[in-house]
Amino acid sequence: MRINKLTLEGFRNYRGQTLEFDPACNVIHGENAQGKTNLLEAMVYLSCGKSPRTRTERELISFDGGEARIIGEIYSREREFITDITLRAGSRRKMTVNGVAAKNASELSETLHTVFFSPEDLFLIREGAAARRRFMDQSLCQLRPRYARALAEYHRLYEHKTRILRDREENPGLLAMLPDFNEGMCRMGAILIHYRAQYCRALDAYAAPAHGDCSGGREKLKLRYETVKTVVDPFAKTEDIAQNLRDHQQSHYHAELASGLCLSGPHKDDFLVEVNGRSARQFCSQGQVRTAALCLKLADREIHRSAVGEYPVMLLDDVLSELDPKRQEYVLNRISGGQVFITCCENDRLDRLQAGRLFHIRSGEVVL
Ligand SMILES: Nc1ncnc2c1ncn2[C@@H]1O[C@H](COP(=O)(O)OP(=O)(O)OP(=O)(O)O)[C@@H](O)[C@H]1O
Repeated sequence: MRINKLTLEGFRNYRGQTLEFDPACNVIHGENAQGKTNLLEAMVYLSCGKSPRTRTERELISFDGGEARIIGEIYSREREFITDITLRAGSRRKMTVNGVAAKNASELSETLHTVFFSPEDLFLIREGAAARRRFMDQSLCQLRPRYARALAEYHRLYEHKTRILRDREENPGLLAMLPDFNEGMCRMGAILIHYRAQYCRALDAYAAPAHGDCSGGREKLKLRYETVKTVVDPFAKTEDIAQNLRDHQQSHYHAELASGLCLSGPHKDDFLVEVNGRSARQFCSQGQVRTAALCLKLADREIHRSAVGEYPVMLLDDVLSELDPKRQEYVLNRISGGQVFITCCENDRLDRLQAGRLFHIRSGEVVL
């Protein structure tokens, strides 16, 4: 899939601009605060009706206007689509695909998928497990509706169980409900573990060669899924995993009552990222962290392609800084197979670009 053309009107600092893109590589460069990330943000919005930067639609509408419009001409599933989104201050947004009203944002995803890398994604390597769980969940929810349902149900049960554990001293009768919530969490948790184990295996299989290539063969990336200790085989049948989770629940029963916290379950899952056998979180340099985070996103893109049959559009925001010339060359020229957008500040690196289109952005406009 690809975005052939994008029109922005009154979107952030874009008054009115139409851009036509290369089917493979597009590099957007300019000084700080000119609108490079805004452009990628509009593309993410076209694909899922959400901004990766804000939950407030008003922020997307130009400071001095009351309406923003994003129109994308998209090629996917061997067809042309026009997605047209209008955001209005103080009223509901309007979204159409080929002139037909889209009832919700998920209809936009049927036409366009994007994988977005931003500097915040360095948290994937640097921060605690929550960032990596969010990454797995976001990707799996898009790809597997059964996973999305199980995750929503697991969260619901988790919230209830947390309230039971918290309020049980004032209201001891609540404890009678605990076994039902525990059982539900084991069954839903087993589904989450089943999908996450497979996702991490695929992530590792795709990310490791990308990392090897990008680092010129000097570094070896390894990803390892980590879940509840009693789960001996996360690839086993979900009934077996659920039994392993029950065992863990039981052994933590008293500790959960004493602490008032849910201590057992895949809400604490993680995947370890190692480079050359050492924890990336603790030992990687800035450039290595950026390379590892980028390769996770590239692997996610491959997983989407094998599930959907087409590459999603890859959006790389400010990925080149802190990379050495060889790694920059990899990003600019060797991410093959789908459409890629890369933003960067300095244009001196761009002599390494072998093919594709360059866009110079200044104050929300393309300048020649
Ligand atoms: N709603 C809005 N209306 C008008 N301008 C806006 C709006 N929201 C943000 N801006 C402006 O957009 C600019 C930031 O654009 P963007 O984040 O795309 O920068 P960038 O080119 O990616 O910069 P950097 O290289 O620093 O990351 C800022 O000048 C900001 O004031």
